Amino acid sequence: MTIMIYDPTLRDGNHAISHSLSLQDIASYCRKVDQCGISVIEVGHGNGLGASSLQLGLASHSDRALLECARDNISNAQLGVHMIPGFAKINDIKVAVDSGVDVIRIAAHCTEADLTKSYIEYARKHDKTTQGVLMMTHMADAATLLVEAQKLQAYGSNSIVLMDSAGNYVERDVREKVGLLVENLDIPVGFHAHNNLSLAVANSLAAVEVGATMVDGTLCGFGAGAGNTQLEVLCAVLQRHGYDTGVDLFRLCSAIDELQDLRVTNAPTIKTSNLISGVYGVCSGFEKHVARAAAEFNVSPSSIYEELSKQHVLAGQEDMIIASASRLAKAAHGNNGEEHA
Ligand SMILES: C[C@H](O)CC(=O)C(=O)O
Repeated sequence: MTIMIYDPTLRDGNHAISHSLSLQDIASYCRKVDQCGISVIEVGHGNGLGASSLQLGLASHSDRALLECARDNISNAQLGVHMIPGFAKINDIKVAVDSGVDVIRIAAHCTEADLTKSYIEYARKHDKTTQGVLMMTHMADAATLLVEAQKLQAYGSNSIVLMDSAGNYVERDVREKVGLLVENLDIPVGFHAHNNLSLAVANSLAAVEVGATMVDGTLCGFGAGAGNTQLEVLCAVLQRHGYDTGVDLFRLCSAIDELQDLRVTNAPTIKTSNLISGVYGVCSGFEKHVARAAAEFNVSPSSIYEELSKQHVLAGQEDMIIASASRLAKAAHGNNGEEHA
């Protein structure tokens, strides 16, 4: 069975370096990794199209510049892009279409698939492979995810991706949730993991074992928070289990060796703050924002994660981080932390 490998290193990894990927990084990465049999290389701001902002972090380059640079340096893999309605508008998808993307991921919080309809329809109308994505899927049970995924299917998605955005899943979650979707949808199902509990590769394998035919992996695991499923390890493990990924593992390893000067080969470690964030189920993309707020308000990152978890904060609600840190500082120090910062 062939498993499609989707590589969001140049998008999810952008979270890890505050969206500072340079055009040179993108060109070097694409030229090398394009030779290795990866199906899709995804590029952009960590939060996708239209997300570069003071609140989420300014990207070093516009969406158009990032995508055109990748397009010029990819000839085998498809070029992918992530978008979240609200951050991105139809006009942002138009930029992606004009820049020559092949695959458009339209992502919503796991109970808000309704928001994606017009965007999925637009992407399909422009003949783009369109993947409906549910984020933060640890926050909904399997039956709810199926209902939301059925909406994405009805709107015209070519496939569905479940994201474990917080790195909160253990294997039984994957088997239950991915398995239910595979059994009940008519389109392929994919899985995107984060490594907070050191389970990203195991969870991705579990997804494939229950029928997922697309898995995400990032080079050296480079991605938000504790990072993602480590691409090269994933390919090796799938190969050992007899799955065909189309990836030339040895070529991919040589590419990594040759890309040592790029920040994307700095494999993330699981810091205690990542572990706590995973256990609390907070979005991985929040890591840098939480670390900054903790320092500014003189409170611990774990207390912020606890607070965000209590408030069921969703991906994209980065504004809640400062508010939570300020509230905690007030409770702990009797002020908003300013005198202690
Ligand atoms: C916006 C998030 O970074 C998307 C993602 O990769 C995830 O939810 O995980």
